[in-house]
Amino acid sequence: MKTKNIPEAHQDAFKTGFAEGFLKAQALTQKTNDSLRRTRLILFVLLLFGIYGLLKNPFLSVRFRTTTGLDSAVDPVQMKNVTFEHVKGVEEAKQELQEVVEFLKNPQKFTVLGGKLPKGILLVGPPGTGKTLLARAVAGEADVPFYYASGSEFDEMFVGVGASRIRNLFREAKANAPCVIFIDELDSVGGKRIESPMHPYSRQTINQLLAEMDGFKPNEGVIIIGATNFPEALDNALIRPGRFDMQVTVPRPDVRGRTEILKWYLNKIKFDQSVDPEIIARGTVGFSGAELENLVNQAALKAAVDGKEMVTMKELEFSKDKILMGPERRSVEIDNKNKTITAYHESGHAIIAYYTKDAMPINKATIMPRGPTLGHVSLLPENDRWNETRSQLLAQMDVSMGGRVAEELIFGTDHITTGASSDFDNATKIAKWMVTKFGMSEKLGVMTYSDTGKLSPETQSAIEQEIRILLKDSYERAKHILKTHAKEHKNLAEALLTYETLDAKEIQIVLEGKKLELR
Ligand SMILES: Nc1ncnc2c1ncn2[C@@H]1O[C@H](COP(=O)(O)OP(=O)(O)OP(=O)(O)O)[C@@H](O)[C@H]1O
Repeated sequence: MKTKNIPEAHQDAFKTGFAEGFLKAQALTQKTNDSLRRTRLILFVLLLFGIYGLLKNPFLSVRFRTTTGLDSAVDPVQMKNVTFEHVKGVEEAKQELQEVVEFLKNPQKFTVLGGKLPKGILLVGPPGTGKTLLARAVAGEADVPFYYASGSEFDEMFVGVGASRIRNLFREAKANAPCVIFIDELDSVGGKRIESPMHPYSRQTINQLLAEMDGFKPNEGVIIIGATNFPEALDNALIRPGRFDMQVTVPRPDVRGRTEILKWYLNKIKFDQSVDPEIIARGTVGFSGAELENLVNQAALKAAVDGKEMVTMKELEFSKDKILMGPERRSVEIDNKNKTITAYHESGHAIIAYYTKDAMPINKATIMPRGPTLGHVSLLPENDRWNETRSQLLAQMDVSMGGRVAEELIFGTDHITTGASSDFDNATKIAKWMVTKFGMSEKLGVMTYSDTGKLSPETQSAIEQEIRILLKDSYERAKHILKTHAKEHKNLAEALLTYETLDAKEIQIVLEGKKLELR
């Protein structure tokens, strides 16, 4: 190093100073690099901990799972606490499933004798009739694990995800056999639908399900129970022998079943001894088990809101009407004139029902607005009617006519209202069926006429004429009864105006000319 402006004598001191300065600077850079490296290492370790934490966190891990779909969780539920005792009113279905329970209890013993059980059982029935409950009861009775999956879980936009979920489910189940796999809404995974942009991989999922079902032996002890409301929508391959080849129907309960279900759920709440579940059962034709459970629950809520200690028939009737017709519209102010018309209209229906031999017995009449109606009369069949006679059908038509006839007789033709339109719908529907479906018209004979639009103009006009005659005769019969019982009609309408709602006994008291006790 040669520095021009520095005297010769100072050259050495300058060199030494420069070298020392250089070495110090080197040491400083080294320190900075070391600390940078340390920081990087700490950050890296923190990152590793972070990723581990994310995977451990259940919420995030579920999210991770659903996005990849390759690791869906399949946790069995032990169902010992649900047994056939908990499922009411579906005796045939329970009997059919009994042998499946025996099989699950001891699969080997069953197959040693050469017995062959179906791998798949299809429970078919309307919503809320207890299909899921039955499947749980099968697992509970046999005390084996229960794997629940809903068909819609397998419906995936991404390739292979639905199929891989099915694979996981079966792998888990096979490892824990004997067990029950339950697939609810089977039609949403195994439906006949054509592949659409919304379900591009549906075929793949069905194929995986079929492969899994074919892939285990009958004595492995895995029973697959599928449930559907639409069996006709299922892919044919699914219902072939060796797959879902046993069908068990789970229908809506009949009157006995409904009584049993109501008793079962009533026993879980406090109810008055005067409650008669059979009366409620008779008035709830078509209700499913789930709807009956809801009815009892709503009655219990109503009793609590009203500050009662027990549920009585009043709350049960109230919740039945609420489910059937919508909530009461107490806030609606109906003027006196309309209230009077409604009272005479509803009493008209009730009088015809009371004095017509083949009409259903009356359960209740009310002028309390509910849903879209201003009042109604409810009738109770003694039993579920599987078949109806000609005179029962005519009686139903006559009861429907009673409302309009009452308006006409009391207020005059100029003051009839629009309130009878659904009554006429009902009467016309019955008359039409009598002529075109039930072979109950002499003129048109014992023949059915399904597509009336395609018939000759003469036949169409003959059908129309017959329907008109049936309706006219019905109107006249109703008129005759209301004229004959004008006094009872008036008494009943006045009682309704005073009390708003009358039950069967109270209606009878009024019609027998006795005085109602003040409530
Ligand atoms: N037959 C029955 N006996 C007792 N309770 C019933 C019955 N049917 C339904 N329930 C009640 O209704 C609830 C719902 O029924 P469940 O889920 O089993 O019906 P589902 O037929 O599987 O309906 P979905 O087709 O809508 O899946 C049950 O958990 C049970 O509380």
